Amino acid sequence: MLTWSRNGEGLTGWGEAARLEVSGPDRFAEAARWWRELCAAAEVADAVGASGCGPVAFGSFTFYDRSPSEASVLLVPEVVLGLRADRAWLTTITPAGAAAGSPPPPPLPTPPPSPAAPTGTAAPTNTTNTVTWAEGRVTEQAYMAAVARGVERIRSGDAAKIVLARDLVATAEAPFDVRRVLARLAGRFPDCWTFSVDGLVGATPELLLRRSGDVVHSRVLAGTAWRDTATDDAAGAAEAVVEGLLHSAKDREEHGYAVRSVADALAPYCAELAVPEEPRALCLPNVVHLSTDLSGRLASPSSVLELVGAVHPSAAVCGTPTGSAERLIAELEGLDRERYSGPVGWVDASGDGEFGIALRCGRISGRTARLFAGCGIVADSRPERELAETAAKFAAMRGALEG
Ligand SMILES: C=C(O[C@H]1C=CC=C(C(=O)O)[C@@H]1O)C(=O)O
Repeated sequence: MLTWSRNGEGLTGWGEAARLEVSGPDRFAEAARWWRELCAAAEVADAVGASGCGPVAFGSFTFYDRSPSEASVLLVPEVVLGLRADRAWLTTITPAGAAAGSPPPPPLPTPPPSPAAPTGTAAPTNTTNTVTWAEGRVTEQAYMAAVARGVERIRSGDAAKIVLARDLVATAEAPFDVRRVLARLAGRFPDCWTFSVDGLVGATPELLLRRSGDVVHSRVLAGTAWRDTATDDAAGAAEAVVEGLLHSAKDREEHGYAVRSVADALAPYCAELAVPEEPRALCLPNVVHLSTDLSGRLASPSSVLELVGAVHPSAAVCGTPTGSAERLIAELEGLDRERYSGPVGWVDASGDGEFGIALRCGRISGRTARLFAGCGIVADSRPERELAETAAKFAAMRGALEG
């Protein structure tokens, strides 16, 4: 099942009418070309005529140009259900070469329940699935050692910021039911974009880019705090966490690099670009982030796929300067990031679409899931603190997998 939704609105797709697998530095441009040609050859009857209506492709791109185990994918479903405000629409897409209406679309399951209706009838009611957890390719010790080395390299001037991640592996008694995992994420994280594309499932708080006509938006996050329930005792602790974050020089530095990277990448495409000077706090159930919403008007039409290719990798997941940070991550992290921290979302035939950064997510395959989480590292970062931050970020997916 393919999904991109937030607060009960979004797109859900089933079946596979077409699929592109692509890798390399030109993967976004190749995906944009493939999608443009496919749409140009399609016969479209679109009675609704809004963003996300008509042919739609779901995309999930690797962080690096290439991943040893995963390609970037663009998937065109056979059936798409769209929900926005007071509108709902259903699109059917017949694969090229097949007679219209054949093969028949798959029986339509209940879409992932929105927070308003958290128990979908299609998902089994038995939620018990015992999950055991193991360290991934990057152990806790290895992660702290990588952060310590990253701090040394930053202090010696090799970069200003790098983002280092680690992984965690879940094994369950029975296969994970992706619909249930999505329903839990959507219910618990209404401010996040819940997604499922080719086995990558999560709820990201970070919108890399939305294009709607000539208007673009981006929600940039970097800088994180969380409530340590073991030591923080009373009410007021949550407010103190927010205040502490808003005044933390280290977090504001991390955040500033991320905002600048997106603003600099978007500026050449925009006739107008508004970049707020001060971040605000985005409070989620498990963490609080510094958050800045950018908005702009495009100077000329570019597909969301091309724009996403220009903005990725932002300093929220890579670092500053981009090239040095990417090399340092490859040297220090010891992880194949696969599609974690890459763009994930959808594009329609007009080039409108929404792509988030694949965060707070995991690669689900049968009874196993590999979860990823990372942190921005600057000169003042401390390894134990960053390890604790990854644990706070993992909590979203851990909880959704456990029930
Ligand atoms: C890289 C991740 O988060 C990014 C987004 C928000 C806050 C971040 C931070 O404070 O380090 C990261 O830049 C992740 O969740 O794996």
